[in-house]
Amino acid sequence: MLNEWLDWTLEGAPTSHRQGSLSSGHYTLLAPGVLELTPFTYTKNAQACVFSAAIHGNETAPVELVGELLARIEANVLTLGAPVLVILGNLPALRAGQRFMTTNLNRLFERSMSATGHEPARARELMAQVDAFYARHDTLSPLHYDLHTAIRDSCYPRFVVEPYADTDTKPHQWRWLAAADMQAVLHQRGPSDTFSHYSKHYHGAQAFTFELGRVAPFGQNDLASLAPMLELLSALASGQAPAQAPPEQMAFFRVAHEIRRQSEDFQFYFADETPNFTAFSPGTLLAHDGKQGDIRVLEAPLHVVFPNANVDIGARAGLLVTSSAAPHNDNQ
Ligand SMILES: O=C(O)CCC(=O)N[C@@H](CCC(=O)O)C(=O)O
Ligand SMILES: [Zn+2]
Repeated sequence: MLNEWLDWTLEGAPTSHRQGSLSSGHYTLLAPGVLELTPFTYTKNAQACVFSAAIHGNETAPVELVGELLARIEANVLTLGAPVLVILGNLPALRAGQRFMTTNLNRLFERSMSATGHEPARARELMAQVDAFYARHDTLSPLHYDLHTAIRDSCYPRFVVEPYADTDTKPHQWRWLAAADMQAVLHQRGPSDTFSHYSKHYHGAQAFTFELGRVAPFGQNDLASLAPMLELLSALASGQAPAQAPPEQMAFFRVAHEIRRQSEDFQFYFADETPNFTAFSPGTLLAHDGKQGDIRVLEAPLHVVFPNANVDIGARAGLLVTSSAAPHNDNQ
């Protein structure tokens, strides 16, 4: 049934089974693309886990990864030990194989957002589902892993973005991420209206945006490289302690500048295929914007992440990031 849920959701087929049993718990379909798994027995390590995928509709590897997790639970290879909210974000875009239909869903997760249309309505629905899920499990620590793939190659193919918020990331998260074979961490230095930022800002969740390789169609993803990530999701769903590895094996970066597109006349001067985290030396001319003029690297080398000239005016067109120290590793 759980695997069929993915197929039905992709096909847009109506489902009559809104609830059902699993060997180690039960499932409830709360809304299109929103599935809650509830264990019969909560372990002492159980956290309230939100795993979201397809917030961008052409990012299929996370959907396949979540499919593997559901298949393990359904086959009783994995015993559910924690509540899990599985979300497939932008369903029309997923069916169309597009990043979004009208606007980028991952810029709309803000409670006072007043925009109208498909993506704003879906953002409101998903915020309400996350609020209700964390309220139902308010004795458990909230956690949200928002799973993506990137538009381009990367010097670090698997990395996480740590959203900015008052809540500190717990040191064990770095050890879990290292064991899940994440290669880099990027700290945001200001609030953003992404889904992971929403859960961290409004709920104090341990939350990250994961970039799990490069965008590819269904069936063409390198799931072998995501096997350690599947182990992390499996450990969390079963309420067991995840594997750990030294955080120092990951590269740490922080955002130095955010490039915003301010006019129609906007272009980058480096090749479209330039991988994420490519370094540019001081003085390099990176971009031109009709309003801001030339955008150059100033005094220190900077790495470019998520460059995208085709964003809405006013939106983020790329991040300029700088190397930073690994967080202090205590044993919490
Ligand atoms: O590859 C790209 O340019 C974009 C990949 C992507 O969708 N990234 C997320 C990052 C969200 C964050 O900053 O936490 C996004 O842009 O929404
Ligand atoms: Zn994405």
